[in-house]
Amino acid sequence: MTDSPTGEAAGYGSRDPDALARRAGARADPDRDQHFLVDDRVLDRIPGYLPADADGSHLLEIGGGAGALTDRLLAAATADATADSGRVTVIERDGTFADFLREEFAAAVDGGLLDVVEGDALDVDLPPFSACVANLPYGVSSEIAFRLLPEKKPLVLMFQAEFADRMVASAGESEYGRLSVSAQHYADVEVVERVPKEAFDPQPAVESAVVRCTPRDPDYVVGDEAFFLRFVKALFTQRRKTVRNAVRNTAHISGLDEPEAVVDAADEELLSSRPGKLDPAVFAALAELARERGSPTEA
Ligand SMILES: C[S@@+](CC[C@H](N)C(=O)[O-])C[C@H]1O[C@@H](n2cnc3c(N)ncnc32)[C@H](O)[C@@H]1O
Repeated sequence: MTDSPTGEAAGYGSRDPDALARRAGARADPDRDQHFLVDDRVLDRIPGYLPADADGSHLLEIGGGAGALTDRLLAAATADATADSGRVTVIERDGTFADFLREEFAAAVDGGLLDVVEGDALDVDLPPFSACVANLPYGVSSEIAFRLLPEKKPLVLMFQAEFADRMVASAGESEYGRLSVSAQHYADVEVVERVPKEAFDPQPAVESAVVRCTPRDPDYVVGDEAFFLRFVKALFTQRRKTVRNAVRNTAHISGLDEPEAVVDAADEELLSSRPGKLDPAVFAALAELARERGSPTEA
């Protein structure tokens, strides 16, 4: 593994994560959502999880840390020597690591290959990007994912395994819920690798998983996306109730002024089912009925 002062002479893609952390001169702090990937095999595989036809010309990384994944992304962005060079943008909240990334990858920064944005990924304007690959800070992974998903770009993201399982769950499974319907509204989502705690330093409390999100339009139509997502959120607060009672009991969340009109118009079989059993297309049809009959107020 490369452990040169800057590591840059060896090109990109083979920096030793431990050597990077040593050069950064600061320890990853779990209280700041810092769990650095230290398993080379996992690091090497992650960029390859982008869909085969993804445009990798401008990769976004959220949370660069000491740069082990940034190094692999720079390798991916420069792999095709015949194409115009790709680019990488990293958003990193911690100023110490943002400065270190600029130093460690100074040639890439100078060459216009790498841009390091110091800031909170929840606040900064998202730069233009063609795909995002990141080992997310778990404390805000849901918020970041739902900033990225509406952008409709390919995403390869590391999450806590339990969160990943909820994202990819299907109707009727115990993990199926608001998160599954909302994520699958924007993309095909799949767990492509489970990652043990030992792959990180410091180790997180739980197992992790890499999720690939391949954007696509849903196979149903919703007239008002914000209402659809609000309605899904509302009904899943009563996932074990019948749909009939869930629609009635959650009108204060979904914003329906007339939930009874929705119940009157809906199909009996659907009303006797449970929110956790409805697949996204059925949810969408019910949300459309609710929008037409239930007099929803603006959020
Ligand atoms: C799980 S670590 C990943 C570090 C590195 N990419 C790796 O895989 O080793 C998450 C990184 O996100 C940064 N971070 C935490 N919260 C953030 C936020 N709200 N916005 C941007 N970066 C954040 C942390 O400082 C840390 O460097």
